[in-house]
Amino acid sequence: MSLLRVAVPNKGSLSAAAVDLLHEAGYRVRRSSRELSLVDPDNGVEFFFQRPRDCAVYVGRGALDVGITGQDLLVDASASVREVLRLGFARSQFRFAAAEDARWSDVTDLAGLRIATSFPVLARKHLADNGVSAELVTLEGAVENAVALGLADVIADVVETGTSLRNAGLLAFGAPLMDSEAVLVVSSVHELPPGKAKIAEVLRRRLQGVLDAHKLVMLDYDCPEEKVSQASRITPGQEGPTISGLDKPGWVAMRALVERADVQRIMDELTEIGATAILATRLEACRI
Ligand SMILES: Nc1ncnc2c1ncn2[C@@H]1O[C@H](COP(=O)(O)OP(=O)(O)OP(=O)(O)O)[C@@H](O)[C@H]1O
Ligand SMILES: O=P(O)(O)OC[C@H]1O[C@H](OP(=O)(O)OP(=O)(O)O)[C@H](O)[C@@H]1O
Ligand SMILES: [Mg+2]
Repeated sequence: MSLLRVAVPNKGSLSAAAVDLLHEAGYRVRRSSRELSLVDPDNGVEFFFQRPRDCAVYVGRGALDVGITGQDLLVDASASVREVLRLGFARSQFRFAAAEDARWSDVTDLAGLRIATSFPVLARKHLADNGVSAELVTLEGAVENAVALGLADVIADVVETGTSLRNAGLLAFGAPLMDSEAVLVVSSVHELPPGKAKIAEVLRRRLQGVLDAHKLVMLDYDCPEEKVSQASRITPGQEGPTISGLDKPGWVAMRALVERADVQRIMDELTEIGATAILATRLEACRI
């Protein structure tokens, strides 16, 4: 059966998180950054390591079957893909920004101005949607310098913390052009044959399982029998907590999955109703 061909970012903000996620999901990882492709026959896949922007191009044109890249890069590549999973990293917004004392506050103020960006298609589309005609200056990166250097009046760029903008004396304005995060996408140029579609679904499910495992912890605790219904309300788990016997009259052992973000509050509440030996354990992976 033919291998599923997967685009993986080889550099930049997306790369390390994408590779870690695939590794945690049980896929082979490359030993050196000079390896540009890697066959993982046990899992039916072949990975191709491409620049994040190029992942969108390869999958968007059907040369690779599935890939990991950013939503903003997909829009900029006008990629024909179907998003199958949001991956929760490389979260950013795409925004206009200008000098702190600039008078522009909305996309409709930008007619006739020079806008520097490394996402020209995304920027052009947003301007066109708003009926604005402006001059785009396309750059590879470090776009924030373009205003101080007199190359452009405004930039349109990726913003995460805003540190790069502040350091360059710029201020974002107007509504974000888009929110973006890393995603797993399947090419919609050709329909995948059934064998590859199955391997792609296993990949999606495994990545989902790792993401779910990151969000959850397993809580084990001992609970007085008369407090079981209160404890079940605090830790309802997926289908109700597991309750098992303890070699201590009047007590049971309880076990349930809880959200990692809530685990400290939940442990406090369990302690208050008299639970003891409360243990929180991280999950490696799961299917929920
Ligand atoms: N500082 C950041 N924080 C979060 N996400 C980011 C950040 N910078 C870039 N991204 C996201 O990472 C993806 C790749 O961005 P970009 O095209 O800038 O590549 P890169 O990782 O900077 O590599 P390079 O610019 O060297 O090609 C995009 O989806 C973008 O939204
Ligand atoms: O809001 P911040 O937290 O500062 O993050 C946003 C910055 O990060 C990215 O730059 P990157 O480091 O990828 O360099 P590049 O501009 O050369 O792509 C992006 O292009 C912004 O410049
Ligand atoms: Mg970058």
